Amino acid sequence: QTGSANTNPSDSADDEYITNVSIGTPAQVLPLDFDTGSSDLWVFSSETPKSSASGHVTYSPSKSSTAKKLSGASWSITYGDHSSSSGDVYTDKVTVGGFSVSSQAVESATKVSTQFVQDTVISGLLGLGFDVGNTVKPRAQKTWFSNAANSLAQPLFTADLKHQQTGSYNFGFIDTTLAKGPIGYTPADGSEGYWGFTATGYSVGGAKLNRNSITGIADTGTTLLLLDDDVVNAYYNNVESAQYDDSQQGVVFDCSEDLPSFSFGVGGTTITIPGSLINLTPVSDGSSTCFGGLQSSADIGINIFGDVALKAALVVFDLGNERLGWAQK
Ligand SMILES: O=C([C@@H]1CCCNC1)N1CCCCC1
Repeated sequence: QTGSANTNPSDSADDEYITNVSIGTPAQVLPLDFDTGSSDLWVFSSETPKSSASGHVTYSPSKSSTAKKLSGASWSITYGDHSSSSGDVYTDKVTVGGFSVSSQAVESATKVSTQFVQDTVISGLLGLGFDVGNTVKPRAQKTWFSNAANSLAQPLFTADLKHQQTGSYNFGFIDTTLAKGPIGYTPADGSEGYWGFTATGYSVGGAKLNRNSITGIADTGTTLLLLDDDVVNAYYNNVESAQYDDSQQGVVFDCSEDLPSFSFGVGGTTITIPGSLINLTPVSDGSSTCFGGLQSSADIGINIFGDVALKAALVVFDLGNERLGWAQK
């Protein structure tokens, strides 16, 4: 068995990617942010304060004949960007891309932080990280993919995120036609709940890869490519107008600049992010100053290969072999 779901950028900056998920009986369709950097499936619901839920599609367990309250269970999560949410837990049927898990923990939000209140294009997150990262207490719950894995043709999924176009999350199979190059595999470290891996080196503008390894995570829920300052500086030293903008909390440059590419080695292959993907968006509508898709990870303490990097590749999240595959596209 397999599943295949389309995913779409939420806005002109590809800030996040929206994937529709069916929950309950009859189906309640919610737009969720699939997040390989976390392990909770949580939703805006009939239990979310009305003032917070305004503008969001919500899940009503009372309207689902297959919903069951998970007695005594609660959850609470705080993300790296200091956004947060918490609540109680139901189990219900959850279908993604035509594949159904009959009894999935659906975490209902009774509290959401302002970042989520304001982000009305999504109704929650679907975590695709490792189960160890799930926040439900007293007993951690499995992710949708973990519940699905044993029934899928192969215990893996792929992410094919695109700039301003429809992409896909495929479950149980690899559509190699989505890639231009071979898939390079490297071990994945799931001990922290994320998909951790090590790139063997990097280069700017098509130069030869150096041998400075970069350890980080593959995170579909993070917009940017966040790396160490020495890498960020090595890149922007090639961008004449680049400067750190305190108000923007990042490196900005003239939108007219022809940005160099950024490449990294992984699993014996090389992934090259075209400069065009690193020119993310004007800092404000109509501005000629643009915000960089590559920024510093110094404040976070972990390197994150977010959507800016993922858009350059077909990425295989292979749970069965505890490995990550990367192919140029
Ligand atoms: O909270 C996050 C991210 C936030 C954006 C969405 N993905 C999960 N973490 C990943 C990096 C280390 C800290 C935890």
